[in-house]
Amino acid sequence: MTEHRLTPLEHHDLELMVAGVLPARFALPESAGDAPVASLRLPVGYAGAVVTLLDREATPVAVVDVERTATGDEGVWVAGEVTMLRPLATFDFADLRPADSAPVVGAPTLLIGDSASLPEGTGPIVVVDHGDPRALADAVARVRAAGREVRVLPEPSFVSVTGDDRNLLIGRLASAAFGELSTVVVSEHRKGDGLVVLLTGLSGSGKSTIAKELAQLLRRSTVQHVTLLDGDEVRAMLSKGLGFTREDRLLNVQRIGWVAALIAEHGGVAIAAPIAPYAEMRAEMRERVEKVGRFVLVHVATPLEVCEARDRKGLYAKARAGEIANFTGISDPYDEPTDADVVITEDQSPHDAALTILAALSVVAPLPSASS
Ligand SMILES: Nc1ncnc2c1ncn2[C@@H]1O[C@H](COP(=O)(O)OS(=O)(=O)O)[C@@H](OP(=O)(O)O)[C@H]1O
Ligand SMILES: Nc1ncnc2c1ncn2[C@@H]1O[C@H](COP(=O)(O)OP(=O)(O)O)[C@@H](O)[C@H]1O
Repeated sequence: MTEHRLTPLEHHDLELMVAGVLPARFALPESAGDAPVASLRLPVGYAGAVVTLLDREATPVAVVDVERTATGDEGVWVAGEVTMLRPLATFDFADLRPADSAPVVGAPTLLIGDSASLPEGTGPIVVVDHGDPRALADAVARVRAAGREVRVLPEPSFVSVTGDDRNLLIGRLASAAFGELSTVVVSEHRKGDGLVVLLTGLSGSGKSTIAKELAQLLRRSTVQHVTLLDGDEVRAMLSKGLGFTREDRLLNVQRIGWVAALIAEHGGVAIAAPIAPYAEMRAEMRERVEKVGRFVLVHVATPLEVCEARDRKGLYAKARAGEIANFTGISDPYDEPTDADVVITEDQSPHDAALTILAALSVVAPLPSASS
């Protein structure tokens, strides 16, 4: 028996099936035809006649009796009937969602994306749950504040459908759930207020000291939760066992980026201060974070001679003596950033450096202030 942990949008597919908005089966994408039918793609290697679907808490919620499969580069599509095993765990705004909401009066307007301004009129508005609870709560609050009726449509996964086709499908589901729509308004998906600050620089450049100062200043100036991903803690916990080869460093910084992006996705501020010596790993982190929030790269540009003169941990001396291999700046490369949002020079005290970063943030990534 094969088990599959549902993503938030796949969980929405089941919710739509329970509500009768989608048929209770998965179809292969190419044979789905015109009527909206959910598709399910599992990682390569999945096989078996029955797939058990697990929710976020790993509780089995449904089974798929697999009738057909199609294997592609990115995974295995499975088609078959879906049987629910138990009610799905409670969703946010349960009374506004297709299975349980009261019928709407009048033709609703569907809002895809999360535009700051509502469409004109007085009619009901259907907002889409994109899987981000905070964004959904904001969208519902905005509609209610305008005195309009609101309903929530869970966004289906429809992995293989993108762009206008996807919006068309979502529109059809909204009509099936809440009645014929009067309009569909599509706006850019607005990213949240989450932020990641990555301080990069040589060992001994001052990254950790400045990161701590910055965390303190930010905690006083924003209502957002501020998390400092301390370098030593990361190496002791998240990246325990990793060394300093190229592969290990890539994995280390990838893990930091993954955690930091999660924090940003949930509206928090993450500050991380690994050496992050390769341009490629910093670019990957920026790309990952910018899908969900803002990213600010700070180069702590203390020159090698200064770091080496500080040599608080005696590591440079050991690296020069050949006792430590692959030491950044000595026997391993440090790619000077060409895309830093802020550059800190060695003549700045840690406090001044933190103030410089704070000032830059107020321009490139303003945060909700503690007083507002
Ligand atoms: N070979 C080698 N090269 C560089 N640094 C080394 C090495 N071996 C151990 N150390 C110590 O580990 C700290 C750097 O770890 P990071 O996680 O920041 O590095 S990386 O981003 O994965 O490249 C770094 O700490 P900081 O001085 O705080 O930067 C060093 O003390
Ligand atoms: N702006 C600065 N001026 C002088 N010394 C500093 C400055 N920033 C950090 N230091 C000192 O340099 C040493 C290394 O700083 P640290 O923050 O641990 O660097 P990193 O995290 O980049 O390895 C510490 O002893 C720290 O007190």
